[in-house]
Amino acid sequence: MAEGVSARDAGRGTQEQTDLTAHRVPRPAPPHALQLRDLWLRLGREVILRGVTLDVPAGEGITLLGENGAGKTTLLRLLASGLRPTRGEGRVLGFDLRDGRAVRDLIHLMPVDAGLYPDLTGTENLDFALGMHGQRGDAAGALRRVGLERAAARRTRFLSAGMRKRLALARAHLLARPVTLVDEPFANLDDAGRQLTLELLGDLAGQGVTLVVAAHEPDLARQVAPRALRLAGGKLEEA
Ligand SMILES: Nc1ncnc2c1ncn2[C@@H]1O[C@H](COP(=O)(O)OP(=O)(O)OP(=O)(O)O)[C@@H](O)[C@H]1O
Repeated sequence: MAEGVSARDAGRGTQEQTDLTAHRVPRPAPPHALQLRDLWLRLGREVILRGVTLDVPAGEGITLLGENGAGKTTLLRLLASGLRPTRGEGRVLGFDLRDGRAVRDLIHLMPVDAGLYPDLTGTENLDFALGMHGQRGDAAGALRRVGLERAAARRTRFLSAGMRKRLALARAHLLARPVTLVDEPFANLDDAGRQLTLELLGDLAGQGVTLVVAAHEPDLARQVAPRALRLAGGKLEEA
């Protein structure tokens, strides 16, 4: 990443910069969304990741597979700079994983439990997330899209697990961060909810967002994130 380019500018993509300079310099190669080099992670006594190396070009979709306890959630947290690697290097759109501020500006992690504020309403949760990224967006439209109009003024703690999942998906869709990590997006959803998830994640992929989808439903996840990787024994391999 060029010096002086903020994470937020990187998040908006390189189109504007490229257009301004197209007549003077060759168009730069798109940056890798994720670059991991021999990443190790120990939590307590357990070594969860044992030398993970990975290159993900910007815009590529990754389905992350692995048995219960394999380390998928842990890897997503590490990519979102919620955990520090014990050893090794990692970059998100050129920014070092240890640069938490820059990375958090570029990434959105939708956690398995949806990660919403229970005392905020649906609308307030969406508006808060937008504000954190200095973004504007149509919260009401996003709630309509996921069939949660009635949750707009309801505190999130009173929503069902599936409704919370839909709200979290609406938030991820609205934010459309350049790297979007989703942990078990199909869990707790009915058939219509799973279809909606495919549509919203498909929209993000269509916008050039790099998706990493941790899931136990490879056939569903690969529809929006075609490259499948499997975590086993702390190692990451093409599935
Ligand atoms: N804070 C922590 N401290 C110590 N160990 C942890 C911590 N968080 C997770 N682990 C351990 O890391 C391992 C990987 O857990 P993780 O939640 O990443 O697995 P997962 O692949 O997402 O599993 P699942 O499919 O069940 O969601 C587990 O053995 C878990 O006990």
